Amino acid sequence: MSAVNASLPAIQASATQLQLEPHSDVAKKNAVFYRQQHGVTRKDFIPREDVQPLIESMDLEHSFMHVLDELSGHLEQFGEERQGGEEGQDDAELLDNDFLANPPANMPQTEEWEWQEWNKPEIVRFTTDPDRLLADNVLSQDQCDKLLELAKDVQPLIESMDLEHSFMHVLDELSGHLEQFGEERQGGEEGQDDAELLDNDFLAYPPANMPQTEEWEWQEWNKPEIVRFTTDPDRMLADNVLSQDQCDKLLELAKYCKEGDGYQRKAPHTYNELFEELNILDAAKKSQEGEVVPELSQLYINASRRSRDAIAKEFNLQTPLYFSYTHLVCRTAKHVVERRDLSHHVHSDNCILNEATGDCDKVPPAYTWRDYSAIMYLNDEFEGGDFFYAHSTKDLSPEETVSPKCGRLVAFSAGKENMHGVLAVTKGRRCAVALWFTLDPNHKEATFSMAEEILHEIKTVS
Ligand SMILES: O=C(O)CCC(=O)C(=O)O
Ligand SMILES: [Fe+2]
Repeated sequence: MSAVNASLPAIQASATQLQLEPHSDVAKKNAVFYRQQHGVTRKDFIPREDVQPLIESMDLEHSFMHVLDELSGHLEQFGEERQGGEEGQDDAELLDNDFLANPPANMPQTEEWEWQEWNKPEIVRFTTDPDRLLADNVLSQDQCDKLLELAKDVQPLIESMDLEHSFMHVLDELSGHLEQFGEERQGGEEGQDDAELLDNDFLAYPPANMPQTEEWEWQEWNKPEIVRFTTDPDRMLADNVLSQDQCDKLLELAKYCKEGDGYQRKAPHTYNELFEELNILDAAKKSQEGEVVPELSQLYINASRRSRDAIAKEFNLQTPLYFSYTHLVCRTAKHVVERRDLSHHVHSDNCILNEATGDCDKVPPAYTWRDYSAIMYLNDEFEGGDFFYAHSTKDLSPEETVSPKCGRLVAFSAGKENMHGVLAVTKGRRCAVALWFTLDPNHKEATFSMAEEILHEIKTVS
């Protein structure tokens, strides 16, 4: 069985390749080779789960091309209308006004002919504000309607382009695996009939509870000690998720945190603490710009993946768990004062609490798609700052507290069953990686894949 485990990434890479290119001879040959390996069962030969949303995105990609086609259709249509414009009128005359020409330094960047048949805008200049301008009639109602139509179609497609990037990254990775095992393939049995070997439901096994991270990536990591609460099946705690050395490195990265909460708010929870954060993509970009050693950003990514895998496994999830937002957060005590407030008020991560009624509504602006939350702690050199679960939506007092320390992971389902908060940090700086996850591929964090891609590029180049 160990031989099978050792090449599991390659087997899955091959299954994915076959899924993507079912008619390719190379894909079939690879599949046959792995199928023949001693100990390889159908259960092993399953396409990579993380690629599935990307494959779906390829369909969107096609629609994107379709919309572009349609767009040029619209332009052609306008073209015909242009042909039918008032005859005999002199273009030059039409253009010989100060609509386009004044001031000449301020040349319109669009070809002039594109505007000929359009409405003439009514331009209002404000003599009191020479640097302000207002124009009406720039688009006709029909043109507005068409652009609105287009905007509606294009939005999901633009989102899909993020997926597209990750897709290229995964393809790179797949070919890496296949090359790595290429030599083994040379030794495969010859002369066997590919069709015969593939003519079964070899690909059809459900990927239930698959760890989403390649096993080989974890070989060097500590084994976490996991504590499950039988009374609270939707809560878990794990120690030893990070080693002291890994915490120290992430604390090094935390020096690059910037004031704010990642949502453009400066003092989001209390004016008695400084709240700073660094999200996963900004960390990767800093490595790309040479400001942060890539090892630190890669560790940030790997540690986040490791928490995700531990949660998926412990909560026995049957479908993939996707990152929804990931950031490194530090809370620093500002003043030595008697504190009555909390570092983070009691809240749920996916609904909005109405303290008067005790209802927690899963409606915007709540992050309604968040299904699981986790906090991976990095240090304990501070005072206060315990995490706590509140009794309920009606009784917000602490029911159970957890003291942060390096390598401790707290995770829970993100709904109203887990109201939680943070006690005031009264001295020092408390740092942690906070992670939110979703089961909905549509809310997968595109920035996480982008960060992975950046790190992959850095490694490939160096
Ligand atoms: O840092 C912690 O212990 C919890 C933070 C939290 O609940 C949040 O950011 O939503
Ligand atoms: Fe929270």
